[in-house]
Amino acid sequence: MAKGTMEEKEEKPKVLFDPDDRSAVQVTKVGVWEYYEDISGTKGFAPKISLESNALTDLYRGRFFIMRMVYDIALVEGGLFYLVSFLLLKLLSSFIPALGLWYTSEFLKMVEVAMEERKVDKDALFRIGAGRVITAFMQQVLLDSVTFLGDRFNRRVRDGFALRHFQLSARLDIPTYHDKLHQLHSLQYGYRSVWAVFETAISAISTAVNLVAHTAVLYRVLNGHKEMRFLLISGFVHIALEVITTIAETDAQGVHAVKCNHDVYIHTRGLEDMIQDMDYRREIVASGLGSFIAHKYEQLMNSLLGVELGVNTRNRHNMGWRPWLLRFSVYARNPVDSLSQIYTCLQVVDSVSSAPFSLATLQLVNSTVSAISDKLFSLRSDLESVSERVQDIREYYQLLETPNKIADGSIPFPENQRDISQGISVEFKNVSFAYPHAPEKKVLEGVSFKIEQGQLCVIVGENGSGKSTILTLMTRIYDITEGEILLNGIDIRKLKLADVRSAISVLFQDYTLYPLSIAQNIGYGDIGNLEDTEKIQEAAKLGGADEFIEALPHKYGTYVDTPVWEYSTDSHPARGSKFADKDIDFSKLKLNDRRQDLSGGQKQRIALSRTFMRSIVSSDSPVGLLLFDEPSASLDPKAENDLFTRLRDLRGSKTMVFSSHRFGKLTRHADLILYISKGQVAEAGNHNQLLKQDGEYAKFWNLQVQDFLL
Ligand SMILES: Nc1ncnc2c1ncn2[C@@H]1O[C@H](COP(=O)(O)OP(=O)(O)OP(=O)(O)O)[C@@H](O)[C@H]1O
Repeated sequence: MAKGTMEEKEEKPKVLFDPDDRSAVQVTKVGVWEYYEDISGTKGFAPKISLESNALTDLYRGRFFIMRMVYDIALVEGGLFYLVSFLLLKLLSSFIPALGLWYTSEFLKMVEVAMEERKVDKDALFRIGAGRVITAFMQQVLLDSVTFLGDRFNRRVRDGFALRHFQLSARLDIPTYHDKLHQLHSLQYGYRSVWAVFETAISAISTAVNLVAHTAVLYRVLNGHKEMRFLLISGFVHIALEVITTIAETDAQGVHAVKCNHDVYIHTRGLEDMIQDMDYRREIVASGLGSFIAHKYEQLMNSLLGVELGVNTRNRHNMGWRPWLLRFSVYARNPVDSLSQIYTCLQVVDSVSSAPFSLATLQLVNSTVSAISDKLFSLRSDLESVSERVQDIREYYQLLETPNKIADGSIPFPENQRDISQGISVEFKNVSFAYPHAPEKKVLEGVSFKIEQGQLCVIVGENGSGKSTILTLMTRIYDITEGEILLNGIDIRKLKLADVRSAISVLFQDYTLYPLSIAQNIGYGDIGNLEDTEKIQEAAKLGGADEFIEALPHKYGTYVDTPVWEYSTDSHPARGSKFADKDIDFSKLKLNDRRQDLSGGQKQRIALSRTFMRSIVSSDSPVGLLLFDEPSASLDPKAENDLFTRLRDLRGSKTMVFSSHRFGKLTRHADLILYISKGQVAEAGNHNQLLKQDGEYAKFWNLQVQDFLL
């Protein structure tokens, strides 16, 4: 089924949308927005933002995605059972209203006969009465069953698709994730749309069945009543006019792009973000900006009073012939109705004997025509809403298949697992690199060096010289622009990514602690031993974290950042802490008490413990290369010295690479020191060699020694 999506994914050459070309692009300013619309009729533009006019085309184009969605829905836990039952119930319930209408007409006929002839066929009356009761009962039962089943089915579908979304987010590498971030966020709505699309599609099918059923009832009633043709035709003309009205009202041309250059509006949106987003709160509070922002916001909003702020791509512009059509259809509806009524009335009068049709038939025709009209409208709106949401589904599936930018290699690494304890050699051959989002800025240029197996290498240099980037590239988070990186002599791009990642342990300068407990934060360093408390405690000791963790009230169960927030009316500003006029003290509940703020140094020790957990605690650790980017930035000098000594002692013969400003005694033990300047290796050698060279490293070293002496 997935193959069907291929045609959708082919990239077409782009057509330039030139906003300055007034013959092709119309710009309309409404409120704070500028709407750009293609008026040249050029083929190949992206779909308009308003999709209503293309409902059927979009549905057709998205057919593979809808089919795939239904297929995937059937694959969720218990999905096939729910799918079949839901469909059957919906179809069944779509016949019932027409059946109800039929029974009603039969009943009216019977009443008419009873009034004229003063007698009644009791059996038939009972049959019809029972039929009416049963259909009404069935209708309610079916409605309840559809709701009951739908709720459960919806939950399964939502959970199934949420899981896929999670798996997708977990699978993507950094460059791809960065690129798709926006889509991934909106995709959350995409997978939520799955149920809505499915339900509306089923509802469209059942409406179509309902239409057929009503038409069948109409045919059955009118068979033999030629006199009523005019009434019928006028009914359908009425429907057609209503359809035209809606088309004229909603099928305005959509726009291709909207732009906002309104500085005041942008300012207000910025202030809203600043106030709502936790990230800005510290700065705002520290600079005492709160009340100023509130005042400013009020001022700006006042100046925007009455200005249209929302984006409205419907009923936009270029109405052209539409207003006229709209007026015509509105004006024409009533005369058409009246004419048909007059004509029908004349027919009754002209009729020599009795009226050519009964009042019951007349009533049935009227209600069936109006039911058909209603159904037509709901079918149209169902189709439109499915077609609108098909965009989400299409995007969802395209994103699910997004390949990672960092292509996997095929060679297992290391070829001999026992080699790993001897360390991994790393060689950069003429490596140049620019970050994918700033391709014009070369961060590394022509970098070459070799770290032999088991060596200790320290990378030093000024801020921004490229030290962290070198470490990052060793883990292949990004691919280099030029040159080669070899691990044990093999191009890193040819190696299996999962193997490379498990053979390397890295502690980033801007490490993050996960929103999990301290134990889990450390344990995730070695997922094979995630639950092993002893190993976690050992790692914490090596990372210098055990003492402060033990002193915390919840020890290893403490959260640095809780993923779940517990509430009381106290923390709900709208309600305050008063309940039934009493002040409530929630302190005994100890809400959010497992959360604890930690200092920068404490956090760094936890991150270090995670690294120890990963690379050193297990004797069978698959790690052969340890990378540390400024591991001691938040540690005091003693802790720093202890750490370096411990790391040197514990690494065995594994390769270890540090990037550091404050290298202390570390560089004296290094087999290789790389002095990086402006993305290039300026000096390379061991401590004594570089001191002899009396270059930048020597200057750096002497500065640090002086600092130490002073
Ligand atoms: N993700 C990124 N995207 C774009 N540019 C980046 C990114 N990370 C770093 N840079 C840029 O690359 C250059 C080198 O940065 P890098 O972090 O490697 O330097 P560094 O030597 O480790 O610096 P520091 O000593 O301050 O940690 C800098 O100019 C930086 O702005």
